[in-house]
Amino acid sequence: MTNKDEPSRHLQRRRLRGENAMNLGNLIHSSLPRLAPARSNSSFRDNGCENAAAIEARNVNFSISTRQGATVPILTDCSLTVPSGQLWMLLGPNGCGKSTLLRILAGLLTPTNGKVYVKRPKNYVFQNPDHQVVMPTVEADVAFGLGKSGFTSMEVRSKVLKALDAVGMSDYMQRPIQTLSGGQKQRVAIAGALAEACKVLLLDELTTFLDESDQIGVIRAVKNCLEKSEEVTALWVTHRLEELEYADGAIYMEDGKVIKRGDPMRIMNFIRAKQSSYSNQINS
Ligand SMILES: Nc1ncnc2c1ncn2[C@@H]1O[C@H](COP(=O)(O)OP(=O)(O)OP(=O)(O)O)[C@@H](O)[C@H]1O
Repeated sequence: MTNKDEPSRHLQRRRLRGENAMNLGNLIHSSLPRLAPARSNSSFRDNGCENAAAIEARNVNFSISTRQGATVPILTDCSLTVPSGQLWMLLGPNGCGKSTLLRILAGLLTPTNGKVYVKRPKNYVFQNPDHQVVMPTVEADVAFGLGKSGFTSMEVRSKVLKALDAVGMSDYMQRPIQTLSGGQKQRVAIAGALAEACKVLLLDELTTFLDESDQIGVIRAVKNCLEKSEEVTALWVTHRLEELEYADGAIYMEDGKVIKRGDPMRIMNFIRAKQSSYSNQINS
């Protein structure tokens, strides 16, 4: 894979966000309203055999070179599989390499070695809602990526409406972008990806800057997209443990490595056990 690896038109207008600080203590759990449950755990297959994989990484390594000429490993032998049509979450403490891995899957970074497969079209949605939307109205923004596609204006409008419907924003078609909340902007960005027939959504900590109602709106939008089209797959980077309730599978990273992957509740319990042992160490 190379850096020329097709960032979609939608992706080209996204700007890279700044890094933010988090640690294991930021892997928080609070209660969220319940949505339709994630697909049952029985449908989960760790090897992705049940559904064809939409995302696959095998022994991915990524290093950077310092000005002094030293090589610093960021990712070590990371492997994962996300079956088609499922929502998986990627968690781990600050700086463990989640965003780097997601950017490699998006084609924004080239792995030092290892293999990556991601079904196309794929789309990367950034953390900061204000980096997602660039056009003056919701309709224009969702239609942005369809500009050179040769569709008639009726076809573009119909695709925009369908995509906005999938994220629960069809009533906002004429709204000026600056009047939207952060979560609504995220949903418009996801609609833009869907309008371009995106098959894989790579979602980088979308709910970090959002309050609880916006947070639930974005999760609901992603779940709805997957329910409406079995062809859409999502990988969601988060540090909010409660969001695991809505996942079909989860991946937990530490220190540049994938430590665990599989059933989301098992991963949640694993992280909670780690947090509790961490607090015990601090309090002892
Ligand atoms: N261009 C770079 N130069 C130097 N170090 C980098 C670069 N990109 C990433 N890193 C380092 O790689 C590690 C992984 O970063 P990454 O942003 O992928 O972690 P993360 O798990 O997404 O963190 P967070 O949860 O805080 O967003 C960090 O230690 C980070 O400082």
